[in-house]
Amino acid sequence: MTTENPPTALLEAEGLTFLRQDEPVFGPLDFALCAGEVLLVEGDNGSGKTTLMRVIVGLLRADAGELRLDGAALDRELSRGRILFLAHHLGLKADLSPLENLRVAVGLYGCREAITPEQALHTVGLQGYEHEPVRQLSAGQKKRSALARLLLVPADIWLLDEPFANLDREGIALVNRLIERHADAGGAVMVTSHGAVTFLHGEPRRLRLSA
Ligand SMILES: Nc1ncnc2c1ncn2[C@@H]1O[C@H](COP(=O)(O)OP(=O)(O)OP(=O)(O)O)[C@@H](O)[C@H]1O
Repeated sequence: MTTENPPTALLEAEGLTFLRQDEPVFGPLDFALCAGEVLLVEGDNGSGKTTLMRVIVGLLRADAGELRLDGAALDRELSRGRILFLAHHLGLKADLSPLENLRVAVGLYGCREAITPEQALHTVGLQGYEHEPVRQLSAGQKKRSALARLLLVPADIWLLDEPFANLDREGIALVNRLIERHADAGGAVMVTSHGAVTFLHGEPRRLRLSA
């Protein structure tokens, strides 16, 4: 008889609840995110998708419940180098170029092997814009500049808040490729989107938040 081990959850939530003025924004929520998985977080405007990601990365504190990383209680120290959050606000310094922004990110969070900031910018289609101040880039180019961090900074769990916003068709395809490659390499992705998400390997799992 062969026994298959169940997939190990990288990230788990149990009874996770967040309140504002004593009213639940979300929860209690239970979910698990395993290596190789993509979890699509769905819900109407204001249903708490961004709030959930901010709680996971420790920018907000949950009112109840638990978050675990590899089975241990999650804190900011533990999430360092493991969880990468691409927020709706991209966290780019407007006066710096895409290349300078990436160098700052690498200085803070480290760099994957066998890739340079220049190569990452090329992959996201920003060749020729490496040295432009970010403030002079279009909205889609800014988004691409932030996406380049995914290629460079080491992390096995990606939290992507509206990664398709402002991107053209080719940019949307690029994000889908990055997500798929990351999952195929054993990473895990939690993604919010109001738009179409198309993965070559079928439907992602879904977590629905209700407003
Ligand atoms: N800084 C804040 N102060 C007070 N309330 C907030 C704050 N940020 C968000 N909220 C409220 O929390 C709720 C959840 O917001 P959140 O941004 O998580 O929703 P969302 O699902 O990401 O929405 P969208 O689809 O519009 O991006 C909303 O009712 C929102 O008004």
